[in-house]
Amino acid sequence: MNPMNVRKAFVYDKIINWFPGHMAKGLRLITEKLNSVQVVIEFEPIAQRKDRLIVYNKTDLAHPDTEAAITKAFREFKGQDVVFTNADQDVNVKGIIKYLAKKAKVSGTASEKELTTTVMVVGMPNVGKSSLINSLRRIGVKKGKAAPTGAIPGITRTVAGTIKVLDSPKVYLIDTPGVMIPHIADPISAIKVALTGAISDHLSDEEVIADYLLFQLNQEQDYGYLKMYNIKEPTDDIKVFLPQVAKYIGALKKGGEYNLPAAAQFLIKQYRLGKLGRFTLDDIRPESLEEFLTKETEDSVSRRQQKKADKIEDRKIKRQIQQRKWEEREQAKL
Ligand SMILES: Nc1nc2c(ncn2[C@@H]2O[C@H](COP(=O)(O)OP(=O)(O)OP(=O)(O)O)[C@@H](O)[C@H]2O)c(=O)[nH]1
Repeated sequence: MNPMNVRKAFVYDKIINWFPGHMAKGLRLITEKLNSVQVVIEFEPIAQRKDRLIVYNKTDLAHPDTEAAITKAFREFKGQDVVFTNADQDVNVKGIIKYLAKKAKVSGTASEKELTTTVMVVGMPNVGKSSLINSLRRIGVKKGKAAPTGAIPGITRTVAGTIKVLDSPKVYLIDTPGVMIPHIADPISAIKVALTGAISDHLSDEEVIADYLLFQLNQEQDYGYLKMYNIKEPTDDIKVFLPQVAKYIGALKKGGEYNLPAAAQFLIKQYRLGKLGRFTLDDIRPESLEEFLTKETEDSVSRRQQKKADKIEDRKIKRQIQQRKWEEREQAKL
């Protein structure tokens, strides 16, 4: 097996083993709080039962075709609109405030004689949940960053554990931005997740991630990196590419050898800042989006069916226990 593939498989193992423990707490919080909120803002489809608003943030970093492709697919297969935001620049955040205000009027709960709606924001680490919350506050209540819990009582946090994002009607975000476990089906999905910054970089193998990034750059035939890093010709070989980047940024080890992990880290950072161009790692061809969105519906249906089957089974067991108890009592009477 190619040594890079062995490393890819290793990254996958590390990530797969790391995620459950780290995400379990976040997921527990989501599940516990889900019943007490009216709206969920999701950075990726996750919660099925609530009113949800799906937000694709960091739209400035995505391939320019992404917005139209995803909008079309969601309308067609889900009958639902999605919002594309740049939370750092408050792009399209007003639309979310409007949506939440409308929800508060329709499905808000009465509190302090006013309609109130509570919202939860869920998504993978680093997708921009905190940035979106801060942006919602900037737009909704003209306030800056949400202060740490309890720091500014009264004005910013009129309800403990919540962050106010709109005054009238009242809209609160619950103060537990939830993290979620993405579906990591294979090594490449794991590497994509790592490339977006959802996993601490030290956990993944930076050179493997950089290898995948180089593949993406070449796939898009985006050879801007040649000029950027003073490289003569395109290459698919990370072992050829990284030393040239290391040379360009002057990353050397003590003995004068090129520091390849540092070059890989530099590249990944450049990618996340959008300096290498706009990329969408997932497949956004219509047929792939159809498969993804219809699978989500099927999964949710099969989860609902499973729950129903579990309930029926529970009832059956309870009836059997009651029957046995009754029989024992009747037996005892004889
Ligand atoms: N280019 C770009 N960067 C963004 C955008 N939104 C957030 N960021 C940046 O992405 C990084 C992560 O944002 P956070 O808001 O901390 O992400 P998070 O989802 O709260 O992360 P966790 O707390 O780890 O779960 C920060 O450096 C933000 O400045 C965006 O729309 N575009």
